[in-house]
Amino acid sequence: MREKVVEVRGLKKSFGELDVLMGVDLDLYKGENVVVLGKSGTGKSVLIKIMVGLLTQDEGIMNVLGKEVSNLKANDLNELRLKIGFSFQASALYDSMTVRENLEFPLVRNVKGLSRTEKDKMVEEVLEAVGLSQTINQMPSELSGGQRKRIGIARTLILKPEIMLYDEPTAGLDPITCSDINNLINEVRENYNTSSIIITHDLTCARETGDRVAVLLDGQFGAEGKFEEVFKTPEDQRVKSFYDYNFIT
Ligand SMILES: Nc1ncnc2c1ncn2[C@@H]1O[C@H](COP(=O)(O)OP(=O)(O)OP(=O)(O)O)[C@@H](O)[C@H]1O
Repeated sequence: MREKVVEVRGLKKSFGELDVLMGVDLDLYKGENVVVLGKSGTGKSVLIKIMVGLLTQDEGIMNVLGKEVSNLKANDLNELRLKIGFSFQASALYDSMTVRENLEFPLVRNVKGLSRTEKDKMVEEVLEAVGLSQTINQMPSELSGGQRKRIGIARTLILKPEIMLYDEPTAGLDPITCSDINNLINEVRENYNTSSIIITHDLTCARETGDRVAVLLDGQFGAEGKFEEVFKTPEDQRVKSFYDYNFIT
């Protein structure tokens, strides 16, 4: 039987009067890429924030790698977070640090007792994985948007996460660079044996990277399945309009 790494059941979250998640169910299996699609403000980021314990649900289950996140004490939550690579929307590199220093940063913070040689080896390995070995001594300001995204992904990979969360990985990139990032997401899955949740509005990204896609509509997943199944003849008008209003290359 396939191993489940994330199980979400009946998840609800409101902010005051605003009901954002209203009974969300989702499974992520080992080695799988699941894409979460949805209009702006539908609660995609809230969902992954609950997954990493940055927010707590009002009701329901958020089980990650066999643990209910909302029950974890600070130490256990930190341990869980180390197994989750969270690639933020803005890739958030430190501008005053070189690429090497940016990549070393998670190691310095989280792994004790590594020698200089070990750190160098780990940095070189992730840089090679994202195809940017030559940038090791550059500053983030000298890199293109696509390169910065790749370095952001490398920085999450350095701790060898079991789960990758990609928040809008292709936002603000031209179509060719988007396609490179989509390929990288698939390569990361192959080479690092990760399971991934990819949050995006980008239907090309969803089609290229998703084993399954799930469309968040009015607080619940309104459609879920393989990309073609979900979008070929959508019964739900909201799914159809999401497709019609999003450009696909
Ligand atoms: N900490 C918070 N306090 C109050 N409201 C919040 C908080 N976090 C999110 N929200 C609200 O929840 C809703 C969903 O936000 P969220 O960031 O998850 O949307 P999203 O689907 O990720 O959108 P986008 O695609 O634009 O990133 C929004 O209306 C947002 O204002």
